[in-house]
Amino acid sequence: MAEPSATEPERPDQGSAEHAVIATRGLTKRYRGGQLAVDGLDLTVPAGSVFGFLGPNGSGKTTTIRMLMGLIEPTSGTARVLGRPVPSAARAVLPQVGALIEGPALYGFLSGRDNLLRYDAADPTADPRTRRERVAAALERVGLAAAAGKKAKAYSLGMKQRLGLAAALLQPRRLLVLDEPTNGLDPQGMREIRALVRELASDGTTVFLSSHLLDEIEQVCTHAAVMARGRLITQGAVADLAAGARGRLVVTTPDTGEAARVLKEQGAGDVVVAEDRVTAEPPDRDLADLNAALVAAHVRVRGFGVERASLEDAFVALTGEGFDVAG
Ligand SMILES: Nc1ncnc2c1ncn2[C@@H]1O[C@H](COP(=O)(O)OP(=O)(O)OP(=O)(O)O)[C@@H](O)[C@H]1O
Repeated sequence: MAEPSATEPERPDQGSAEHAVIATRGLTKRYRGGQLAVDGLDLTVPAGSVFGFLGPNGSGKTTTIRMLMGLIEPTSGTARVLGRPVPSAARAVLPQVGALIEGPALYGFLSGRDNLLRYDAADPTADPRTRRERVAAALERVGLAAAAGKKAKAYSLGMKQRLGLAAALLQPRRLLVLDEPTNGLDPQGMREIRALVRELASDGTTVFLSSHLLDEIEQVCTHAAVMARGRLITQGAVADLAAGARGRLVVTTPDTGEAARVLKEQGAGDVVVAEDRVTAEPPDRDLADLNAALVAAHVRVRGFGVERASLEDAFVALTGEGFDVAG
């Protein structure tokens, strides 16, 4: 593993990627079988963000993470992690990165604590003198202090996932990379992991997490990138991505038929009536005029407003397809 790489000189990134914790340019992976898993990816993960890497199953998330962690070579393009090229500088970079990829590898017959002691002992950059202390602190951090002496095989899936996170936290990290950290967990386990991720991010650690769950990204992440079929669809602040999709106008009324007629007359598109609600694409004009038109037509309005667009609306608007994935 030569470093610095001859093809990728050591220099700070340019422009908006200057403070990026992860920056890829044209990153591409074609597997030997010919499958193009990642296609020309330009990803910019700002420092301090909780960055959601979102896409349906098979969209290339794990392949990207494996390239970022130096586990597989890209076919073409470049990737920088913490300002250094990977895979060429992976050995220098990775000690500053905590990773939880494809579930933690645990020894079921060892206790949670002993698993972490063993894991830390295998890390040549870890100081053996502080090992016990660091293991205890990591267990405390993920809420496993009380269960530390239990054999790992007796842990629930959520506890195993938390132990994996504890392993990623044995040393101070500038970046945490978590591949589908809530996959397979029940709703309570999901909530616990999400709360933990928020807490980890609150001390300034950048967190990069992949997920196929839109609402998870909306709940936890400040920024997101959306993948579909190996290509980047969009990236940016979650609030901006959702704002890019226009919310729907919602009128609640007992007079739905008349309301629908007035809304169409006023230029609203895609008018849909469901029970006592009429929803529509808002027309490009002052909504106060629309409300006045409804009232003038004697429509009894119980509620009138624009529903906030979700990331799902944004995805559908961007790709023209539903975010339909197997849970
Ligand atoms: N080792 C491999 N050899 C050949 N093709 C692969 C390999 N790994 C993944 N692929 C293919 O590459 C594409 C992207 O897979 P990848 O696992 O990166 O997607 P993903 O978004 O992480 O999905 P998932 O959440 O299901 O893991 C898929 O079509 C997959 O079948």
